[in-house]
Amino acid sequence: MKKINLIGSTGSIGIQTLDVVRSHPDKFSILGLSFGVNIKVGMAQIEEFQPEIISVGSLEVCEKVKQQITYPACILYGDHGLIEVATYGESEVLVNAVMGRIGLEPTLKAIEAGKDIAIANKETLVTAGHIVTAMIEKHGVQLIPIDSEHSAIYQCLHGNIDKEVSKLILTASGGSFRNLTRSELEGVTVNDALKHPNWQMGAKITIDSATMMNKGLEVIEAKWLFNMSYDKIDVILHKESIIHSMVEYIDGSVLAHLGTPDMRVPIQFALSLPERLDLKGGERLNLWEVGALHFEKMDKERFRCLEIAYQAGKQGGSAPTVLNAANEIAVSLFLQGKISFLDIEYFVEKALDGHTPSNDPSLEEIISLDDEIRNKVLSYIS
Ligand SMILES: NC(=O)C1=CN([C@@H]2O[C@H](COP(=O)(O)OP(=O)(O)OC[C@H]3O[C@@H](n4cnc5c(N)ncnc54)[C@H](OP(=O)(O)O)[C@@H]3O)[C@@H](O)[C@H]2O)C=CC1
Ligand SMILES: CC(=O)[C@@H](O)[C@H](O)COP(=O)(O)O
Ligand SMILES: [Mn+2]
Repeated sequence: MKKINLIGSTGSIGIQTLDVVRSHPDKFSILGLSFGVNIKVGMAQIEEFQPEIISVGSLEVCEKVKQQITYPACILYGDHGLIEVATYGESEVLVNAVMGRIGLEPTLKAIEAGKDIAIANKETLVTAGHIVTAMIEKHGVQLIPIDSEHSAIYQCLHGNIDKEVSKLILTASGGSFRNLTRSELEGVTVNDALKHPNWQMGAKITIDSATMMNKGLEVIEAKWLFNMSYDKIDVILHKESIIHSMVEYIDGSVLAHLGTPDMRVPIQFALSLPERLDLKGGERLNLWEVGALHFEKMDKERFRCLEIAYQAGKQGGSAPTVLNAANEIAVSLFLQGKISFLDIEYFVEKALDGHTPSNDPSLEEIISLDDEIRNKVLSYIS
């Protein structure tokens, strides 16, 4: 029985993680659980999975959980509670399914506590990939991708990157506005941006997908997960999201991972590996029904955020921290209707232009820079 600590349980990845746990009660159990404010979904999860430790986003939500819970458990809140859940007890693995930089410290503490990390939360790797990977090495635990592209690559690599790999090829759907020109992007709405063609995901990643920043973040995520240089990480447009990513080897062979767009597959793989388990209730890929798969060269002028992310990644040091913090705030402002869609990339670029990257930033420097950039981007609209 693998015991799991899960942070971000009420989100898209969190709910699907619990689906996987529910469908294999003989294989997995939930020891620690954390969510932000969604008390309705969170309470149902608590009662069903009965975790020993729970943490929520605020004191107010914490009080409500204490009133409603029907069994004895440790109930905490805030940043401290999130870390307590991430590091708790005899669990073997932390599933990091929170959105954003908030996932960084719990991940580092869980690594220190000897947990393997199944990571969906790409912002953690973008903002501090050098620190996370150094800690993983130091503590001898595993870092297993959940993000569909990275799980695909991991599976094509059989867990090992070696000198025979010549290229990683990430696929991108193109997002909600893939058929629009840049000038047509000017009047787009939040509602339209939230309509991803292939995946049901949380709001922030759906907007990232529409700006193509998601793929930019994923390029940086791939660099850290697979220790690959940026010139060996490519992105290709593939509108069906059936090929989740590919690995090219030096002899020209290309291995691809295919499947229906269902995040339970990479989540379950990350939790069960090296074993593969039956996916209960999952639709099987029927290529005869799909008919044709399409590919296009990526246009980095049209999808400017991808180019911005490549540049920040190549600059390295503190630049990806700035990229991520600026993007998190810009997307949140867009979702609140305070800025336009194209302002997202404009704000991110402006934050990067005004920053002189420092090499090898420490955790303290990253946290302080992250705060500084968030405030700076907020000041662009005041
Ligand atoms: N969704 C997907 O298919 C994919 C997602 N990812 C990545 O996975 C991560 C999660 O994405 P997704 O599931 O879509 O995001 P969601 O927005 O759906 O979920 C975010 C989760 O984080 C929780 N959360 C927010 N603040 C806190 C807090 N202070 N303490 C504890 N929990 C908190 C939320 O709780 P609450 O809602 O209760 O406030 C929610 O459970 C992102 O990094 C994303 O890029 C990667 C690949 C695919
Ligand atoms: C499911 C998943 O991994 C997302 O990151 C997905 O890839 C988003 O789709 P695009 O970024 O390709 O539009
Ligand atoms: Mn992805």
